[in-house]
Amino acid sequence: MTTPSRSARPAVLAQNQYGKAENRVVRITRDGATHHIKDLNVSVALSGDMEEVHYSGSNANVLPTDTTKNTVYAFAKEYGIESAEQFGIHLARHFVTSQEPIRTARIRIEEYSWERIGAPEADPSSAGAQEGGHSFARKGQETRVTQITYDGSSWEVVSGLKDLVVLNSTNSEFWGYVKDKYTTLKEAYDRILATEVSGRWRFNWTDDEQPMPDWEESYAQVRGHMLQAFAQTYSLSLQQTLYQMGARIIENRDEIDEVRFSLPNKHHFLVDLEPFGLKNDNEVYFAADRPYGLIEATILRDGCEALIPVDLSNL
Ligand SMILES: O=c1[nH]c(=O)c2[nH]c(=O)[nH]c2[nH]1
Repeated sequence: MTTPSRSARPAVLAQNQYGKAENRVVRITRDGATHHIKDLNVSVALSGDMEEVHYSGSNANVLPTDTTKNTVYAFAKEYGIESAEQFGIHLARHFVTSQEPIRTARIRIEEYSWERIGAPEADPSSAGAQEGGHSFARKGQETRVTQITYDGSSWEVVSGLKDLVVLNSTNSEFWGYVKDKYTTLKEAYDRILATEVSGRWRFNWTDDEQPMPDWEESYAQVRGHMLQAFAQTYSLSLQQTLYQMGARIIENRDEIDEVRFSLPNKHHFLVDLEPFGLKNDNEVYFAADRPYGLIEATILRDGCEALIPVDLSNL
């Protein structure tokens, strides 16, 4: 069977592009104990002489989308990420100048901003103000929540937050766990620990006779203690970090008797750059969105009753 000439086609190929979308790359740059983070979502779209792959299936002009993904990670290591613009320009120029059939490269980048969680200070509510270290909170994400229940005589106030993403770029290990015939996870002695905090805390203010807490001050303080516990805990598991975050609140805030956390373990996998002759010295990570570990627990003031629902989405 002969391929029909182009003019004989009743259906002709119009605009087309291809590439790998949403490459989640996290680049850590270590300046002694002070780490810097760049967190991007990079989408590559290439176009050019791509008629044949569509008409006949010949891949002769096709740089695999998998290669475009690898290029994103390799460039993150080799050239670093100074800015999203600089990184995108570098990638686009590379694809167009190194591959004859590729005429246009469109690189779209979303950048997620992070701010530092401060070192220990007298006032934990100002966590974030102080520079330094390896602990970060993602900007502009958090939602504050509260639930008030009143039956005419007693009050229950449960407050909290959700969507607060935090990350430690060191001081996290995970090893010594159970291994069965399905276990493939490698023990980690220096990993990224990241989670999106969903937390609720229950106040022991229950009747109008008691002095009412200062809700604004309480929120700021609880948030500060929680973030500082996250930043300061040398973590052997997310479970241990969770307990520390809850315990710090119970120990420091007399108005709170119960804290519950739901913490997804937002996995960051080191990218294997060996095939490109590059050493990945804990610098370039693939930020996976699913599946994720989900670590949940309640921390109670000793002797108190657990009243916050197990499933925080019901609150
Ligand atoms: O902090 C962790 N806790 C786990 O229970 C767990 N399980 C796993 O695969 N990775 C991790 N990390």
